[in-house]
Amino acid sequence: MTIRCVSFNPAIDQTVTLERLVPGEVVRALAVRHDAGGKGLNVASCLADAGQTVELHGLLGRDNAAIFEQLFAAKGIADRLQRVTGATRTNVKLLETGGRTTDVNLPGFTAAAADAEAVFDGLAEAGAGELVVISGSQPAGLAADTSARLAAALAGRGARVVADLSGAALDAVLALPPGALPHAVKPNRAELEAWAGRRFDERAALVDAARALVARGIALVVVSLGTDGAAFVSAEGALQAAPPRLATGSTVGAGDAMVAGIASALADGLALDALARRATAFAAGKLGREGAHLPPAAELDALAAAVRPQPLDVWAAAPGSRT
Ligand SMILES: O=P(O)(O)OC[C@H]1O[C@](O)(CO)[C@@H](O)[C@@H]1O
Repeated sequence: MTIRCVSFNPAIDQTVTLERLVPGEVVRALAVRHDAGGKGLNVASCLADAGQTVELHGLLGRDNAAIFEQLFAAKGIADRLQRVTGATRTNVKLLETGGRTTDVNLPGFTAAAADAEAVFDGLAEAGAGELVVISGSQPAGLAADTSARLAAALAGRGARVVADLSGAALDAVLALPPGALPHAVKPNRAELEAWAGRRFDERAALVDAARALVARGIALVVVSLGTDGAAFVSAEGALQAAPPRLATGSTVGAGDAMVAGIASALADGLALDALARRATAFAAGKLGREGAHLPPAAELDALAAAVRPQPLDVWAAAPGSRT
């Protein structure tokens, strides 16, 4: 099966490594690197590493497309991105040697409604049962509900949408009527709190919010929890799983790797426990790697075998209620 990924707002991730970030002072960087990035692109990149046939849809600025095109050629990702006038944004990741990352995401090209329509048209062939992953922010110029409208159109044709959105785009997709909702969503805790309009001071509150979304008609709700891994909730059950070991280095793109693991597991029809293992293994496999790349299959399989999912209610009842 071909998995289609959508990235309305890709990015060149400029990772600047420095000893310590001191606001207001001159800081000399130790290293700098540039990676083609952005959420939908990172998902496609990880899926390609895992051997999946993948197409990338969305938008790309004409002025600095080369770094992206090199990645697509190297990984065999089918490039279905609409070219738009201007440059794709650069997102600065300030990575301190202690492991902390500060993200400064810059604006890039401005898109027109017609650009989004061209993306919709490019996805017209995605039909019943097919998987489409819609991730990341939208560029200036697009209506806040663009991703939600695309998700609804795809769901209307029976495609399974996996949505990793935040802010107004997440609000719009979660406000869709039951038949138009995505098959799966993967907010992180802060994104789910922003949508709910309150902090989840107790783990149980987060679990209730995830279960409520499943009750509304989303088949799979995954809430990423940083070092606590993620909560996986579906009609089949509710689990929490964390990486077997935590690597140091940039965490940028670990959530995207998890989304790739979810999509890959859905493509293979895995049950919830195996899906949680694979998604967690993909995220753990990406950690410690520069850019959105996964280790070889044998390492991913070993990581998945070492993941120990536990009932979500056990995690929710454990002390240290806020992760
Ligand atoms: O689309 P957003 O939400 O601005 O996020 C983009 C950033 O997120 C990442 O995809 C990591 O999740 C980076 O590669 C990119 O810079």
